[in-house]
Amino acid sequence: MPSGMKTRPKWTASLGAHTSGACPPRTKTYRLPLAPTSDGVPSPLIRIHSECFTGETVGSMRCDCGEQLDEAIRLISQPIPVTSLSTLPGAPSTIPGRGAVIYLRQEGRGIGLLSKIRAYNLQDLGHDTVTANLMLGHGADERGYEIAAAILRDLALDDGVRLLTNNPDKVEALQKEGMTIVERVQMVPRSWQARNPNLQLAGSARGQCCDRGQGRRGERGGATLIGGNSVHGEDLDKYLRTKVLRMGHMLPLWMESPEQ
Ligand SMILES: Nc1nc2c(ncn2[C@@H]2O[C@H](COP(=O)(O)OP(=O)(O)OP(=O)(O)O)[C@@H](O)[C@H]2O)c(=O)[nH]1
Repeated sequence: MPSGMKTRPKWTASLGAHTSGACPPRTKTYRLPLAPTSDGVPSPLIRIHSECFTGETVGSMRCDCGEQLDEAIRLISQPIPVTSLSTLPGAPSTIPGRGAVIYLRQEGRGIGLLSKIRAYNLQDLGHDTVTANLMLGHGADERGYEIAAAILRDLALDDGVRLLTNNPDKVEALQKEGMTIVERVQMVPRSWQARNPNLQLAGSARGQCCDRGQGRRGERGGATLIGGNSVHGEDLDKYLRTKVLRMGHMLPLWMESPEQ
């Protein structure tokens, strides 16, 4: 149920912050002030993001969580070209980006920060991110998406969204909750984009302006400590590889190809 709505000074991506808790039954729906839908306007772009203190706040190079949050905010705020608007002389050819980041307090894929740090110790001994969780008596991923679905319903965003994710479980869980996902938009890690420019950039699939005009080493603005930069290194590659090979994440493992 919506417990509060704060308006903020104009910021890159947000017209408002909406706080929610899991206290059904919901009594009212807060409709996000999105640009009106018209012909050719893509469905809202949604990122459902789980908390990662290490990746977002202290700039860890072990995972891509920080850059994913920044990238999601950037993509959602990109202006959308709308050809149907530009028939009149002087009419704008774009509308503001439309979408939302739903931030879930599910640190460490739901096992909490302390257990995640213990899992990192096991990863330092050579275990991958899945095995480390299992060795600690946890599931590989203990998250749920009921609250995310409730928030999307509260925001009247359950009826056709584009979801920014590589995670098939997230897609499936939201569909089970009754969400209509019209498109999955993949998020290619920035370091992979930099090393293989042929990989499709996130958000470039349809209806989204994708500025490739970043600075050196893929730098862009951002809200997290990673913000203007990309995560890179052996730890990250191992982590992403495990996500693809053991968790079914839908990312091309380009470095596996013989030409690379
Ligand atoms: N247990 C554990 N959790 C991790 C590790 N690295 C990152 N995380 C957590 O993994 C979660 C990442 O969640 P999301 O950003 O929603 O991403 P995802 O489910 O991997 O899938 P995408 O939507 O494709 O990004 C966060 O809660 C992080 O804290 C790790 O090595 N071990």
